[in-house]
Amino acid sequence: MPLLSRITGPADLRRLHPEQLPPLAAEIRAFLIDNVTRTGGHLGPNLGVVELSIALHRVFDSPHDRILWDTGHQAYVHKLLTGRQDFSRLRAKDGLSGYPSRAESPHDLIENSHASTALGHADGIAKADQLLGVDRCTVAVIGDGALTGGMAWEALNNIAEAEDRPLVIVVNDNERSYAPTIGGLAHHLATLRTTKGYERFLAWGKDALQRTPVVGPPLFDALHGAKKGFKDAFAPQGMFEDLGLKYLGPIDGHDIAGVEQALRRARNFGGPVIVHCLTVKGRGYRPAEQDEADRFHAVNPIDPYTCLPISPSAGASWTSVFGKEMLALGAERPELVAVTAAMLHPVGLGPFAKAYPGRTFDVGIAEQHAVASAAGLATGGLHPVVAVYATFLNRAFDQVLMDVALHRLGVTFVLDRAGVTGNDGASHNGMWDLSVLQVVPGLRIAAPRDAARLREQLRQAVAVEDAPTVVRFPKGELGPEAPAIERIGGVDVLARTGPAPDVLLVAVGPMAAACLDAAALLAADGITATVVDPCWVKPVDPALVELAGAHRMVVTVEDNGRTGGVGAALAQAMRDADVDTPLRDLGIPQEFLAHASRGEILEEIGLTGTGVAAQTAAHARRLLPGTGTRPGAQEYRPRMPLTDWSEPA
Ligand SMILES: Cc1ncc(C[n+]2csc(CCOP(=O)(O)OP(=O)(O)O)c2C)c(N)n1
Ligand SMILES: CC(=O)[C@@H](O)[C@H](O)COP(=O)(O)O
Ligand SMILES: [Mg+2]
Repeated sequence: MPLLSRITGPADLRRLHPEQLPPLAAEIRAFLIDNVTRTGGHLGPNLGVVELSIALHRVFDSPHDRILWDTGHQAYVHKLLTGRQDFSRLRAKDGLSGYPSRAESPHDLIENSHASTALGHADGIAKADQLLGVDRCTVAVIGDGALTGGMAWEALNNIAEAEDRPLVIVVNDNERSYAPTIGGLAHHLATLRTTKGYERFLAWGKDALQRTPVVGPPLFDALHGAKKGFKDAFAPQGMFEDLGLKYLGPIDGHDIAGVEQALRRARNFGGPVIVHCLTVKGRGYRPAEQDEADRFHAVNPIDPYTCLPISPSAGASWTSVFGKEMLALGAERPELVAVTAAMLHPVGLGPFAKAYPGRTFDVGIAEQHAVASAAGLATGGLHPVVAVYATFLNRAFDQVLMDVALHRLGVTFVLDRAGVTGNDGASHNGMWDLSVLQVVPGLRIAAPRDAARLREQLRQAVAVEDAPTVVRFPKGELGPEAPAIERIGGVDVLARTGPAPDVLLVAVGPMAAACLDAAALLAADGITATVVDPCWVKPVDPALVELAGAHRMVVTVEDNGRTGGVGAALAQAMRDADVDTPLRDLGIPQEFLAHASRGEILEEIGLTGTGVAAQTAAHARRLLPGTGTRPGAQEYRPRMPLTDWSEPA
């Protein structure tokens, strides 16, 4: 009788006998490999926390005790043990989220996938429980990678303050973020790891002494009391214990009994305790264990035996085009350097790093430091390119504003995963940057529509030495090239569907494809349009304002939240120039979007050809009487060939 299917919650798990736990762990591993290779997801991280998750839910009484997962990508086992075993639609529309989700379960508390925040939450929850007199334990599980984030240390500084406030911090140390974790902390954890022999020696000593009649036990107690000094002789515990945190470990994170024993000691300690668990990312699945790049950190659907992709990607990705152009620029511009926040390969800097290792800086999961350090690199005469996922730049906004822009420093930010990302849920959509960065004086933003423009705009960006520049593009594969038929100022005209078009369709970045499709649909509906790509969306190009004044209606379309985005910026520029053409802005609704594929979400929010056409036609019928009257003309037709429609038929 399989054990996993009998687990409907932690109580069932606690009823199992210890000897049933290894077979349960084996079942869970098989489940993860079978399901996550089919759906895609964070296979490596979750294979590494099977035993740890079992021990956590046997020692602590979730959801009364709170178990928090930092970043949350490693919470699949936690979900399996808390009543959620249908992984058939993991990270897919209407399926299980790939992260903890309050809507799914009372066992889940932190939904955001942004690293290094769990200790902060834990500090607050523990304070609340103490103030409200609630007797329970707060446990935060944080990876060695997430521990390189500054917020984790801000929290530790506060947690260490209250020696009487129970809080258990489990460090899940698998020596990896994606790549091996960097920095002094990683070295310190490595030092602690090498004291494994110390723990074994201690265990042997305890056993031997307690079997020694009369003198044994008191001698052990004396030694144990002196353990701090004794242990320090073997391995510097300094950092954690000097902070005032009790340190337990290092513990073999795959030894359920050992982890349970350490967690029980930590739970009964009554103050802040760190339990340092050593785990292996990808444990139990050889292809993951042997994956040098990132231990199968996040996999697309693959064959579990061959590890080949189930549906190989057809075309080049935005990321790969950036990576190649960055490599070429590295040869041309010796002062160009690259900065990553623990995501060297995911952001495409692998080729540059291979060619120029001395000019590539991985700062750990530390985006604020990445930007402040980039400011220093620029001050020192270099031109840094900081490559991060768009959503993760949010936490470094003040550094962009005050450390870079205020000093008029030439730093280029390359924001990958800009716009709707989809399957990673609300906290991963890069829907903020075109709004948040609008307020930064002097900062310039480019949104390329295809590979050619990405190369061109990246080159333009790194040529700017007196202001921050941003190049932002979405996740996944590139669409077809969309050449301009004309350039007015810095604005590319992509198509005109009539001699005196009614509508100016302003396409931001990859929305060009949807706008070209929409223009064709609108033309069939009797609404003519000029489709333009501003290329650089901040500052607003005066030519765009002029073009707006030459049309009867303006519609902007952006893969960003509508609030404070490009549409809002153009409307303000038009007001400032007394251009009163009515403007309507299409974009991502200012909401946290549930996980689904990028395509499904863009369809839902109307950022497709048919969606843009329907919304534009509806606005035109209200604002431009007598247009768009033919019913049924909205049905979708394939993208029209790019021809200059302004030529007389
Ligand atoms: C602020 C932020 N930056 C980057 C990421 C991308 N990211 C997701 S998981 C991960 C590595 C996490 O390493 P670790 O905490 O050690 O967990 P592990 O995967 O090893 O279990 C990174 C960099 C993120 N989620 N949040
Ligand atoms: C948890 C996390 O933040 C990353 O692992 C992220 O899920 C990766 O996203 P991509 O798959 O888009 O690289
Ligand atoms: Mg790790």
